[in-house]
Amino acid sequence: MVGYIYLSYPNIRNKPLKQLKIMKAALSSTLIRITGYVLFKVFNFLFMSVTVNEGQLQMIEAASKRNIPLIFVPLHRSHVDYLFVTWILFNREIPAPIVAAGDNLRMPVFGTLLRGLGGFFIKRRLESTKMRKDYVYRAILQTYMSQALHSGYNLEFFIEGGRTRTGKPCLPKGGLLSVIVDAYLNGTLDDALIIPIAINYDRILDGNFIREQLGQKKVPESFWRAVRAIVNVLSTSYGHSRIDFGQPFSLNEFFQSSKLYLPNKVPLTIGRDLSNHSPESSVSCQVKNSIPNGHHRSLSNPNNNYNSHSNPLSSNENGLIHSTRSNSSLFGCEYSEGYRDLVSSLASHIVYDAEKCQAIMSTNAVSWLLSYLHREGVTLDRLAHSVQFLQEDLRGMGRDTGFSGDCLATTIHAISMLGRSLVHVDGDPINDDPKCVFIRPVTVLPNVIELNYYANALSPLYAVDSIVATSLLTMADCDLWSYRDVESDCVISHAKLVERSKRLCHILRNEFIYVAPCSSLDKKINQSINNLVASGLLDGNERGFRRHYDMDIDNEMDDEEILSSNDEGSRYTLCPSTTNLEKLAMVTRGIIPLIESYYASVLHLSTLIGRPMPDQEFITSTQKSISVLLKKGVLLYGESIAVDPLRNALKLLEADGIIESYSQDNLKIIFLSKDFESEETLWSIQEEISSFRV
Ligand SMILES: CCCCCCCCCCCCCCCC(=O)SCCNC(=O)CCNC(=O)[C@H](O)C(C)(C)COP(=O)(O)OP(=O)(O)OC[C@H]1O[C@@H](n2cnc3c(N)ncnc32)[C@H](O)[C@@H]1OP(=O)(O)O
Repeated sequence: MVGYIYLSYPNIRNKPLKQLKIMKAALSSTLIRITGYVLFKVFNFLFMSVTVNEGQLQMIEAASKRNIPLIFVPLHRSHVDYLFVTWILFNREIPAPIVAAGDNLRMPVFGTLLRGLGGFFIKRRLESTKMRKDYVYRAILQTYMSQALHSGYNLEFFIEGGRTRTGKPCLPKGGLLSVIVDAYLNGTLDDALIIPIAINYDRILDGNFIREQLGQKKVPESFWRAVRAIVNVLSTSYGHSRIDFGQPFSLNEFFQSSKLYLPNKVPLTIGRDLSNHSPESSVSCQVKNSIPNGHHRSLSNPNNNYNSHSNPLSSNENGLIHSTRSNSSLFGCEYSEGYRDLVSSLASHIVYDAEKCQAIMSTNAVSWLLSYLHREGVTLDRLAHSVQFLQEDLRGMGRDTGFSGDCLATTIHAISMLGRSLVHVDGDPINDDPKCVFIRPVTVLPNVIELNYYANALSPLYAVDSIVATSLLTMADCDLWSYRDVESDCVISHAKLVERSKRLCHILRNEFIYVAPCSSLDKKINQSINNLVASGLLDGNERGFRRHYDMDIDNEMDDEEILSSNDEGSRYTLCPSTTNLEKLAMVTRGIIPLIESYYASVLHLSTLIGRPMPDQEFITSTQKSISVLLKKGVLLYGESIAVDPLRNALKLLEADGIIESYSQDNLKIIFLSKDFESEETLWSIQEEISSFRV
């Protein structure tokens, strides 16, 4: 297959060719085979076990026989992720995918190696340097990917756009996915099977992200840094790891079954007058397929004709792809309004599904328990007991764990994996009586950020429960602990609890994907309330409240049933017992660090009055003020200083119109919107976030 590009401006013809050359993969089966052998030895040395569910593998094998390209979309924790995926697939003789790699990985030696193993390199930001869209690059990327899929290659990409720095999934990016949706909608791609993947580790090999979370500059990847990291890695044990493949779903089925609005594209004008455009954007680009040889499967389909009216890519009689693009959204194509929402929904769906199939490792469980249930420390036997309790709770939620068997042994293993920098141990866990060994989490900065990373694997599971519990606790005008094991006189209105929970869901919407896009958040909130009823914490009501203890959110109840079970007038009395209070406290504490970050951000907004500043400067100064507030005891959780939630808080404030922004010298300058440029108006925002502080 040849790669040549036709451009209307001959003097810039070479640039796209060069970009294509830089981008493309050069998949080599021999190289994969050799690397596979080396990796087998290395993984054997590094991990106590790498577990993949046989049933899931058979499912992927069956999927690969359907003659539809597979699109693997893993959540991204570590650089080992893509090694695992290709390694596993190759071992089962499933064609290795080409993998989208950020161009920061295009380093000497490694870059070439990755390319041979299927990596194709993409820019991590699509804007050109002058904050302008680079249409040529977008066209090349789109053509390359669509043609790869059209030719039957499997594809893999990391939809979060990078490794999670917090331990919980990042909100997805829509760029590469939009290329796929685009190819599907315009007929280039008949169908594809999307396979969400979650890979989890007792301990990640890539070190920790403390520097970045403290706002210190990211050290760029380099050959020598990578070599040092490898040596470091080879001298450590990383315990167990788990690879979980989610249920594949076809694009066809997604579009047909989803209640989402399927947009109609605005037909593109082929050969339109481009004279008003800059040379960069006025490119008609012919790219012959430059997909590497090998692993090729033909996907011929009689109906799969390029249509020059509705298709941004049209083929001429030589089989060349002809693309003429307007300068609007989605890599230059114009779409009706719902298009972005559609892609975003699909993206959320993938991340949601991947997170749901992620196995919880022992280190996740122990760090979660130490962070939110036993922060002051606990004996080893009680901690092991809590691990068992948590494991049962997870099973009840249909979640798998990367550990089983004796909880004491599991707990000791997790403690040793987390290491002394995260967990302080008084005594000898192996030889001493577990009742006499005292375990305490290290909650000082910066270590607590790393502990939080491991704990955060559980945050999405409990997100809605945490939000409902927080809303409930902050509505109760009594101290629940003082009412332990007696019925309190505190009455909570169902409608107000739902409303308040929804508000907090809105505030934290950049942190979690609460439900699959086709499900209802109201239902999930109601389910969480019903769980509180089931636990005995909420009791009865004054108007026809029906209990539904085992309500399954997706299947068993429809909206009407939920409304009838929890009608507007339902009210609950709080009946706190030691057990339900402990669980309530644990899930509530799971989001306190986030609420503290958001609270600190809104407190700091007053520094913007009459003084716009770069967002980065705002975040750094917020971090400084957080460390002061932590010292004063106003904030309690050191992990609230992490950069990610502070960035998300700014996103929320901008989306809600409280701050605005503009670009200047490649910096994003933020400033307060007119309506909020005073202490009084800011006070109301601070009040609201503060009202969720337990
Ligand atoms: C046996 C041996 C085994 C060995 C085996 C080894 C395997 C060896 C392989 C190596 C493999 C390494 C793998 C490393 C792992 C990484 O390097 S991860 C990092 C690289 N990967 C990614 O980032 C993938 C996910 N990212 C994306 O999809 C991002 O969108 C992009 C494409 C990078 C662009 O990001 P961005 O510039 O920040 O912009 P973004 O806001 O996303 O939007 C860009 C455009 O996308 C479109 N778009 C975005 N959202 C939407 C939407 N919702 N709807 C419609 N259009 C949308 C729009 O056109 C948008 O442009 P505008 O109209 O807004 O101007």
